[in-house]
Amino acid sequence: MSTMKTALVLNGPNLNLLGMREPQVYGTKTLADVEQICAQACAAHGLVLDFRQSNHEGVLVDWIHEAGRMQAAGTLAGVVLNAGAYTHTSVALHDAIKGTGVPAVELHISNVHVREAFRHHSYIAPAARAVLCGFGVQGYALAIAGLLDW
Ligand SMILES: O=C1C[C@@](O)(C(=O)O)C[C@@H](O)[C@@H]1O
Repeated sequence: MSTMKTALVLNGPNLNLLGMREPQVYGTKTLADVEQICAQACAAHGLVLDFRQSNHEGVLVDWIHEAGRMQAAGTLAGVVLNAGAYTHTSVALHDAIKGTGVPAVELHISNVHVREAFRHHSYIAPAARAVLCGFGVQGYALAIAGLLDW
């Protein structure tokens, strides 16, 4: 019997505010709603969901290291990472993805390329296997579906 693999969905700073935070940009769905969307996508694709959020960069680094151990154990389908603002600042997250070799999707709810110039650069993208942005919270389901072929 083959073990079901895990989709590790990591959310960074301020994503706990989803629903009330700039709804014209991010919509009115809450992070709990996003977790539901992810749970449905994982159930449909035979994956186990591990869904987390932290406002702390080092915690996100630790979780990517944990993903590396899951990968070594053969239990990781992939990481879906919405690093929030750390996308645009964090060499540490870049290094964590590179250092562990985990397959990761960089995900954004909004289309960061039509927004402020400081959101156009990503430290995550060169370390990620795929990048997805602008599909709203449904992007999480698309990203999870994308893990299947990895
Ligand atoms: O916190 C966020 C959310 C975001 O990652 C998104 O999902 O669209 C885009 C980032 O620029 C921003 O800092």
